[in-house]
Amino acid sequence: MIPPGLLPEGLRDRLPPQAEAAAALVRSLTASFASHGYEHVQPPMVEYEESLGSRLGGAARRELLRFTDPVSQHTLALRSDITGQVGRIAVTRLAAAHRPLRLSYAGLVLRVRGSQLSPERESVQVGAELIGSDAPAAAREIIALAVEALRQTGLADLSLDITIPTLVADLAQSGWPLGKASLAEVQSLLDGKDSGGLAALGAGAFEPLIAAAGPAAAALARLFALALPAHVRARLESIAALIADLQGVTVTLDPTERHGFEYQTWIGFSLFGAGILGEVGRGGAYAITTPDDTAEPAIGFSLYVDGLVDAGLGVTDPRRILLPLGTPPETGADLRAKGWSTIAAFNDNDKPADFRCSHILDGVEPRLI
Ligand SMILES: N[C@@H](Cc1c[nH]c[nH+]1)C(=O)O
Repeated sequence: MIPPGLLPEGLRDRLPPQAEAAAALVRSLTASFASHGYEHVQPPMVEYEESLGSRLGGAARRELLRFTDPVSQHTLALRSDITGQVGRIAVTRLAAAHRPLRLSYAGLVLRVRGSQLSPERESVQVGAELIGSDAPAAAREIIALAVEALRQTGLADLSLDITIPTLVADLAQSGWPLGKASLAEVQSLLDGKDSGGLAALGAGAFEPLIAAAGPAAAALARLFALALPAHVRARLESIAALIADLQGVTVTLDPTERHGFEYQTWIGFSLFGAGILGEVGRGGAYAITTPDDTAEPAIGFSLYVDGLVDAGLGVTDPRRILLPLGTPPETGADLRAKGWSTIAAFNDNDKPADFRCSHILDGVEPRLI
């Protein structure tokens, strides 16, 4: 017998005040997005596995919880990420909408396994996607929006880690010698920062990329010193310009980091902040496959609300007031209009503390307890 309060591993109930903080954070973040013209969409929790899976990168796809729909007998999956769903909406129902299209979303996602850093399997994602362009101006808008929205929640010490997921492939394509190694081998040697391994296989040309990681200005300077094809140089220049715009954010660059950026293209980024162990958000440029098999460029990000809640953000100080038995309804309405949360007593001996009230209505005036 499963004890009544027990939940499966990695799942939890949020209670007050954390559940309220989570709701307040979702409101604050979506309001920031709306103020920049991002309109809300609400995809369903569950979709056909085939269609959902095809729009997700490696890790998110492996993390899908799949099951057979007893009604249609189709394999369905619970979403592990919302970005792919927004992409699907953009190229189907909103295919005719003017570009760039600015969409936002908020909702629960579920993955089969938690990670070491965060054992939770269910989490709340809130995000914004700019569809129809992944040009430097789009990247600038999206990153500035993520930073502004996070700042509005009160998150301090923001830092941004930028990566260029397609860099190694682009360089190989432009003629940087892979030696005896395959592209995948070079990428995994770079993941392991294995200079010796690269040299041994004749792919030493890629070795300077290992040292070009760290604080962004120095890392970019190292990259600019290399023989880069013009389009890669242009991207690096747009990253440099974008960083120059960001005030008060610590920016680092790891040009070859790909882990977790399986579907992002020329730029990917993670966001971090004070008091949060893992990343607080992640985003980047990507391509959405359209029904006629062409690709539409997009760029966006998702923020992970649970980390913000765990860092103590979003907690408002609700002014809770106990209304003694017999308080006229208009008095309650008046107080609520002034921002109070009113709690109606059901008994004469109800005490403010029993309901976490800081005040009690004394005649017509709130009285501090
Ligand atoms: N949804 C992605 C991040 C992303 C949003 N848009 C583009 N990339 C994630 O959580 O990893």
